[in-house]
Amino acid sequence: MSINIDQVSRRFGTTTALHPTTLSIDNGELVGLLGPSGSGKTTLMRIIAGLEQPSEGRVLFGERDVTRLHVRHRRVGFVFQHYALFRHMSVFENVAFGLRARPRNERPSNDEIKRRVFALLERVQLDKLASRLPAQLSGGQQQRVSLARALAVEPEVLLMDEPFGALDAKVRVELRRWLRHLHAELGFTCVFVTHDQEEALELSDRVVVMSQGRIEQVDEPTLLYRRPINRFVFEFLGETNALSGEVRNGHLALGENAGLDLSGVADGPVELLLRPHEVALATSPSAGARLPVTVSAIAPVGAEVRLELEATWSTQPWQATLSHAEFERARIARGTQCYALPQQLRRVDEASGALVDMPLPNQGDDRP
Ligand SMILES: Nc1ncnc2c1ncn2[C@@H]1O[C@H](COP(=O)(O)OP(=O)(O)OP(=O)(O)O)[C@@H](O)[C@H]1O
Repeated sequence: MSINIDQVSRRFGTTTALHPTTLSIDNGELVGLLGPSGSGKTTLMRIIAGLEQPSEGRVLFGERDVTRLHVRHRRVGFVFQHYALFRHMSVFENVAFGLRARPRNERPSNDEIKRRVFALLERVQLDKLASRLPAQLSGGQQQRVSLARALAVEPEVLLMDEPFGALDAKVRVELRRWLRHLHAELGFTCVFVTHDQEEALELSDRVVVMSQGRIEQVDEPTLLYRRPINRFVFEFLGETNALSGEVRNGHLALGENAGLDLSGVADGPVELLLRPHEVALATSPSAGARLPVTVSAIAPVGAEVRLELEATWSTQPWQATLSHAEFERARIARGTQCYALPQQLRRVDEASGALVDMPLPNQGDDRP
């Protein structure tokens, strides 16, 4: 079922939780609503659910205008952060609940209910635990039961509010992978809320980034990460290194012994952003970039080594990430003094806040 949000807004007294917002979600799409606390994600999801009425605008499921339709008649399934399973019912009965609660003329036979519930429990790999009570399951298993219960009534749209928020990091990662597979198999339309960037980027077909009641950007995860449209999205999606100062005659002077050539950039204030993996380290400056740094911390994290770099030209330390092989080759230790070489630069356009790709400073032949 496709979903069309058409100029939907929501005010609570004098607070605008959601400014007029338009968003189309395709049939079978898995869409993550991502943003900091108070950005309007939950409000938008509750409006899709029918738990909240918009102040203005329309919500369409397919061609059908559901704006004034009660939540009970919208055919949406819910999964919440705290698995609200019925404690006194077995896993089987929890999943069967929605089917048994249907009016008599729509209710499947007992045999049919059993067949459907077991088919779903197999999908969520819990068929062997059908007779257990929720308290006899792990948090991750309980959340899988919640999902099976939500899917049992064959909702047109599945809505999930921080579905894995209460689980520990390792279980979250497992459940994400599992949910992606399940979604690929069953193809339900799904909207979920999260404030966890990694979760949004890993799970979603498209991510909706929100801030202060507005949509900032909607894109596929890889595009979103590579081409954030403004400073907010860039900073929200990952670690950020920033560099700012005044450009004069194509050069950004950063104190006595540091600077960057920015030929073609007009005189005036400039603000540049780059990611930790876009910083290379060298034993000498390049022709166009002289950014001396001192390595102040080293942390191996998974496949990469994260370095913290202190510099006289930046109030915040910079971050750089190297592969383990690069790290070995560079012979870096805490206290090592070297030079940061930007491999990619984006400028924040002062007027619009948009990010503009910049040509790199001349790296010259003296680059080691
Ligand atoms: N029922 C309400 N009454 C008054 N203000 C509300 C109500 N619901 C939400 N708000 C306000 O609307 C804004 C958006 O809230 P919303 O819950 O949608 O944000 P969120 O992005 O989901 O945040 P969180 O991640 O903390 O849940 C906030 O400023 C919030 O205080």
